[in-house]
Amino acid sequence: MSKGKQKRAKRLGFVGKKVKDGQQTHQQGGRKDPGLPNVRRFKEHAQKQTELRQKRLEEQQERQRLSRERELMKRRSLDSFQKDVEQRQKEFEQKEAEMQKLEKHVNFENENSRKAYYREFKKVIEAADVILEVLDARDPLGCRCPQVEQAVIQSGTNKKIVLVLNKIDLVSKDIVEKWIKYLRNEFPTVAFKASTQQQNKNLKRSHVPVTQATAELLSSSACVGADCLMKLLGNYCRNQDIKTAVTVGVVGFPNVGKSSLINSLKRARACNVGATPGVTKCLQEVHLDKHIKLLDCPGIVMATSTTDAAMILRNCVKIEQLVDPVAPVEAILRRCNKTQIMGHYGVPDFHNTLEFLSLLARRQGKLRKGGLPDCDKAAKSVLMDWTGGRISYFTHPPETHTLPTHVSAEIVAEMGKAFDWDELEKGNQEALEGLNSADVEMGICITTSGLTQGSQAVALTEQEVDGEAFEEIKDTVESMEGDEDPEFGPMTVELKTTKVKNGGVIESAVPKAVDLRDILDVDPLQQGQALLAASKKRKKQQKRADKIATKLSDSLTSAMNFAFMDC
Ligand SMILES: Nc1nc2c(ncn2[C@@H]2O[C@H](COP(=O)(O)OP(=O)(O)OP(=O)(O)O)[C@@H](O)[C@H]2O)c(=O)[nH]1
Repeated sequence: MSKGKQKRAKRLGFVGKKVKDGQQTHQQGGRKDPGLPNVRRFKEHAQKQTELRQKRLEEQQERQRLSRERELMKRRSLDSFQKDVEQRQKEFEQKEAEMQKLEKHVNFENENSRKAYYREFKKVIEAADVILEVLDARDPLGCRCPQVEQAVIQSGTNKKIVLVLNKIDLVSKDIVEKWIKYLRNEFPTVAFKASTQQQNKNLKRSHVPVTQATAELLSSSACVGADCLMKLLGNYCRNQDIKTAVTVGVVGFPNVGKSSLINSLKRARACNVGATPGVTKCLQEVHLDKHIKLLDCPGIVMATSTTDAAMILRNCVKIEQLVDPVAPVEAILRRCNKTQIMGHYGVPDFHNTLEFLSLLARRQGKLRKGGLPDCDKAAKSVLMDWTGGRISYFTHPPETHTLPTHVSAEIVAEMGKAFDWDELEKGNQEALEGLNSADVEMGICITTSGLTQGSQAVALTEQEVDGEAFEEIKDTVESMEGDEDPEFGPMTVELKTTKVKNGGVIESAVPKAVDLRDILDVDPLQQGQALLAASKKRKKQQKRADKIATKLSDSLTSAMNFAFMDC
């Protein structure tokens, strides 16, 4: 390179190349190679370029959006605009109304948690392919949630509703059958009894179908009906040709047994369970297997016409947090026979609820400062008896079926297509066969309607109750005939005083501590509590026996010591 050229190359920063020992080296005007150019500067440059490109893209998208909107506005008529506004207004009003319904009940969970539960419920509805609406077999219509069904129906025909009639162990077989017959006019219905076992793993699941389950099996803590439900879900996957996973949302009123159902299917304590409402607070995912994902949802109450008292009697409210526990007790007294209530609680005759509660409070020693009876505490103890099953109840299905306003015949047909009804019918039949209707709990049964069950209930109690009292019950029932319970419909209330099983009479008002041997005879709802009390009682007995043994051995030792001393 000539000198002039070299100078020019140097000025321009040109790096000369020279091959040396097979390696490529860089030389500039005979000086050492300066290495790679400044990387940071290049990076900054590249970053600036990307940002610029991004900005240009966003600008372009915004321009496109605006032009689309302009185009839409050109095509939009006043009519469609009005329709759109009306639709938005309707949606807003519906949302507001739902929120107001949640706020209506002063006795319920605080407003924020109710709204939070509602949000969780919405999430479950959105995510689920199949919605299991869990109903308490004692009062299926009372704990049905039309808003849930409406929300599912509105989201298109892709989502399906299945009704699960849980707690079938708390009602007789014929009542379960009648309810299944009634409810399947709308949606597929599965009879179920969730496991009430206390352990964390290996929850017992009986493979005996519901119809073949004996009364003993139903009164045990094992789950019944899981096979039928699993078959139904499997069937859905096959019918819909679902190769991947199906999401199943479990929704319903508080305390109906949603979490217990999930635990029973999973056969482990995946979700928290409790006898008080509001145990589940947020959405929880439980994977049954690689094909089925279950979503547990907090219980929500969106009653439309029912009173606070009715919702309390349906165990939707925490008794301890009740602001006014007297009104629901009044509702209970209206449904029970006075003589039997007096006998059950050991109180003299009374004229109104407050008098009854003050008598009861005195009897139970629930007194305020200055010796005044604490009626609120007494009322809460009566409510605990109701929700705990010591005063049990069950409702009867209406004699004729009418579709609710939010469900049409087309929807019923469309929803039903995804399931194998024959298989479901068979599963339910099998599960119900063994439910022994002869093993009826004896007590004071009052049926508030002209249905035949009323007279059956009275006939059963005739042997137990003395003539005069029986006549009074009969009068009460007769006076109630044709007079449906306005909040529950036709309903039977039982005050459990005695229970006849295998010919023998067993005390049924749950004793504080039964023997471990007798746990199976205890009301299933009370079994967990009774088990605890029984094991406490056994420990106490063991302690007492140990104490006596120690005393005996001490006195023997001292007696022997005396004998030695005498020698
Ligand atoms: N006898 C009987 N008791 C049941 C059955 N299923 C659930 N239970 C009991 O009902 C109570 C409520 O059960 P949960 O599973 O906590 O009810 P939940 O619907 O999840 O309640 P929230 O979390 O309040 O919404 C518990 O004491 C259960 O042991 C059943 O089939 N039979």
